Amino acid sequence: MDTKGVLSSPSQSQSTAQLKYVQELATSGEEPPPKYFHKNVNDKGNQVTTDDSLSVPIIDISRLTSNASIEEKEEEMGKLKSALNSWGMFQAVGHGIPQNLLDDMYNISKKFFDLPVEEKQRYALSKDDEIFDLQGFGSDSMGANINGQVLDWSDRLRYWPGDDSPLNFRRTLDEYSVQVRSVSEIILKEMAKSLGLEDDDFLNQLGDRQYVYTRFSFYPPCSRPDLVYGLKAHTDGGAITFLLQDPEVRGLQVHKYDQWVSVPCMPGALLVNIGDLLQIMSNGIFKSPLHRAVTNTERTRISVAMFYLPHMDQEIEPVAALIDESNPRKYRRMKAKDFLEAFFQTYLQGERVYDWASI
Ligand SMILES: O=C(O)CCC(=O)C(=O)O
Ligand SMILES: [Fe+2]
Repeated sequence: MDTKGVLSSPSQSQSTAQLKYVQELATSGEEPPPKYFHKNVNDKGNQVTTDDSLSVPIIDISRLTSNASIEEKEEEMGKLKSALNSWGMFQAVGHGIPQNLLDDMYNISKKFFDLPVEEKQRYALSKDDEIFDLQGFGSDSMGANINGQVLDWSDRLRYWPGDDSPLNFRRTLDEYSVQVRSVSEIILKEMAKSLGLEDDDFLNQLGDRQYVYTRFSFYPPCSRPDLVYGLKAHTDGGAITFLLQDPEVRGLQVHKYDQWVSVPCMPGALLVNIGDLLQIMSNGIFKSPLHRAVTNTERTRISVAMFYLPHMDQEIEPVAALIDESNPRKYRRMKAKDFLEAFFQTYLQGERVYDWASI
C-alpha cells in the first residue's frame, strides 16, 4: 500500500520544483534535490548484507497442488510455513501463469512509462475518495511533504479495477488479475493449512468482495543511489502482495537479521509477500516484512505490485482457532476501513500498524 496520495501543490523552494516527475528530474541531469536524500543511510541496521547464503526462499506452487505426491506436498508445505514465518516473503515458481502474460504485463507497463510526460499526465492523480485518492499517474512530489518525509525516486501509476485504463491496459491487466487471484487463493488456502486451520479461514475473512489494487512503479537511474531510494522502507498494508519484478534490473531489498538482503531478479517468478493484514489474521505467526527499493546509476527499473485487500466493510481479526491459553490473542477485531486509515496514519508517524492493532 502507498500512503502518499494526499494532494497539494508541489513546493517551489527548489530550482527543480516545477519538475513534478522523477523521470523529468532524471533527465534534467541535475543532482536530485535534497528532499530525496535519506539521512539514516549509515545507521546500524541499514547495511546491505554481503552474505550470499542469505536468500529469499523459493516455493514451487505446483508441488502444493493436487497433482503432487503427498511427500512433495508435505515438503513444500514445510518450506512455505518457514518462509512465511521467517521471511514473510518468497519467490513463487510453478504458479502456472504463462510467461507470455508476465511479459505482456511488463511490456504494457514499459510502454506506458515510455510515453512523454504530457501524455501520461492525462492519467494524473485524481482525488476521488478520502482514503483512496491513490489512483492515476503521479509521484511523491505531487503529494504533501508530510513531516518532512523523504521523497521516493519513482513515478507510479496506481490503478483500481474499474478506473479508466491507459492504452490497451484493460485486457492484459484483467487477464493477469484473474490469474494472480487464483494463485492467491491457492496460496491463502495452503497458508491456512500450514497452520492447521480450515482451508478457507483466511479467504473467508477477506470476503468475496476483495479489492485488488495495482501499482506500477517506474524507477529511473539516479546519480545518488547512496542517498536516494526508489521506495522507502515499508510494510504492505494489504493481506498479500504479488510483485512482478523487472526481469533484468534488481532493486528490491528485504530487511532480515538487522540488515538488508537484496532480492535477485528471477524471470518467470512472482515475488509474494505477506501484508500487515495477514500478520494480524495469523495472530503474528506470519510476518509482514519490511522492504524497500533502491536506485542505481545505470538502468531504469519497473515493477508491478498487486495488493489484495478485503472489502472496506469487512471485519478482520486473528483466526479464532489460533488463539488459546498459551497463544493469547495479539490483535483486536477491526473494520478493514479503520485498519487502513490507521495504516496511513501510523505509516506517516513512522510506526507500524500492527502496534496500533495490538491488544
Ligand atoms: O518495486 C519494488 O521492487 C517494490 C515495490 C513495493 O514494495 C510496493 O509497491 O509496495
Ligand atoms: Fe511493498
